[in-house]
Order: sequence, then structure tokens, then C-alpha cells
Amino acid sequence: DAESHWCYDIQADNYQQNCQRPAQWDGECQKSHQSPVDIVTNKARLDHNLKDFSFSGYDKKERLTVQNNGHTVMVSLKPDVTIRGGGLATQYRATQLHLHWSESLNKGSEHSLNGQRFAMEMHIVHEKETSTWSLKEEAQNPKDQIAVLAFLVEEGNEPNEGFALLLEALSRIPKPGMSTTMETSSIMDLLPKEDRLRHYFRYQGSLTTPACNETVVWTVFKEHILLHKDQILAFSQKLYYDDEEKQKMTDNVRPVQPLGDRLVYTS
Ligand SMILES: Nc1nc(-c2ccc(Cl)c(S(N)(=O)=O)c2)cs1
Ligand SMILES: [Zn+2]
Repeated sequence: DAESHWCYDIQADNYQQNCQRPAQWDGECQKSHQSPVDIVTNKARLDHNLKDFSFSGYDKKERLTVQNNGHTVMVSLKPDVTIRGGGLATQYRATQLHLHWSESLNKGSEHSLNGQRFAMEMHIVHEKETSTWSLKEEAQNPKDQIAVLAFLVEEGNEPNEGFALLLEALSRIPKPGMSTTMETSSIMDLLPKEDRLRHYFRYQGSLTTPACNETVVWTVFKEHILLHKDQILAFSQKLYYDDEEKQKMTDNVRPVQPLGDRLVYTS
């Protein structure tokens, strides 16, 4: 079609689509405060304002909608899920969570630590709760309009029970546009234990998908989620980019972007 849709390199390389690969993404994607980035851990600057997070509604068992949106698997979250603290200016409301992954267990994360990438990366996306009266210019498109909590996923020896319901749902949504419901599960089930979430990296960046708006305050937790190898591979085996189920959904990972004049902070 006239305006070709955006895609990942694996789609442009393997299926000769006329889709726009990351190097060609438009919107703000070619600007200088982009995500993801490589985090050089010994250069991260200690920031005492990066206190603990307060998670609310994360432990509530809800029926959640899970969809294949052609780029990832996205779980819609209920409006009563919010976060505060963590050095954030105000309370944020969760909207969705999704993941990025690869069949190669060292190529599936978007952020890297000291040049090392991991099997997967889970993003919980939150929107800033702005009070209605703030009409100032920067209040319309602030640099911290969105807060994403990023969790790196590594291969563990044990199956991760908390992911069982999400993994079962994948088989019901192989094609783009398909959605299903996931019986009572809580976001907390998917995360490392809350007391392990006090250590994290923080930097200012963008969406890692078009239009790559530079309105995201990023949190990358140091504690990793552990999934069994078969659980990680299930994402690439059950999901497809295309209706014909010819293109396995895998390597839905944007290449790392230059950090430029930015600093990465650490709690
Ligand atoms: N249609 C799609 N949207 C996204 C998306 C939306 C918002 C955000 Cl914040 C992100 S990310 N990867 O920066 O966390 C991804 C993925 S696929
Ligand atoms: Zn993401």
C-alpha cells in the first residue's frame, strides 16, 4: 500500500516485504534521545532520589485481554493498576504490557547491559496521571509522559509458573489481530519478588516502536525474570507476524541506539 507499515529487520530481510525496517522508521525515530540503549553499568550514576517503587493493583487477580497486534503479544491492563515513587514525578497508570524476544537466547532483549543482550524483555507501559489544569506547553507532550518498566528475561532451569496462563493464551492468538482472554492472573505473578525491585537503571528515552516518541522515562530493573528455555521458545513458535502463518514472530527487537549526551542513573 502507499504508506508501507513498519517492521523489524527479520521481516524485511526474510520476506522481501516493502515494509519499513528500523533504519527507515520515521516519526521521531531518527532523533537523538532514542531507545533502547546499551547500559554500561559501571558508568551509571548513583541517584539517591531513585527510591523504591510503590506498586498498586499489581497483585489483583483480573481477567485480562491478550492480543497479537502483529508486532508483539500485548496484555491490556485494568485502569486501577498504578505505580508511584521510583524517582517518578507523579503517579502513573498502567495501560499494557508486552514483550520482545528471539529464538537466540542472547538476542531477544532490546536493552543490553555492557554489550550483553538477554533472551527476552518485558515492558509494562504506564501513562502519567496529569491533573487537568496543567495547560502549559510542556505539559502537553512532556518527556516523562510515559513510564516503561523493563524486565530482562534469562533462561532458568525451572519453568516459571507465573507465566503459565500467558503461555497458554499464545496458542489461541497465532495470527495478527487475534485476541483472547487470560483467566485470573496478576501482573505480580510475572515479576521478580517485589523486594528485589529496589535496584534499577533510569534514563530518558523513547518508544522503541514507531513513532519512537521521545516521551518515555525508562526503568530497567537489575533483577531478571527467569523462564525455562521451552517457555522462551514458545513465543517464537506459537505467534506469527502474518495471517498465512509463514513468518514466525521472533526478533521483534529494535537495535540499540546511541546514548549521545544522556546519562544513565542507578538506584
Ligand atoms: N503497536 C505497538 N505498540 C508498541 C508499544 C507501545 C508503547 C510503548 Cl512505550 C512501547 S515500548 N517498546 O517502547 O515499551 C511499545 C509495541 S507494538
Ligand atoms: Zn516494548
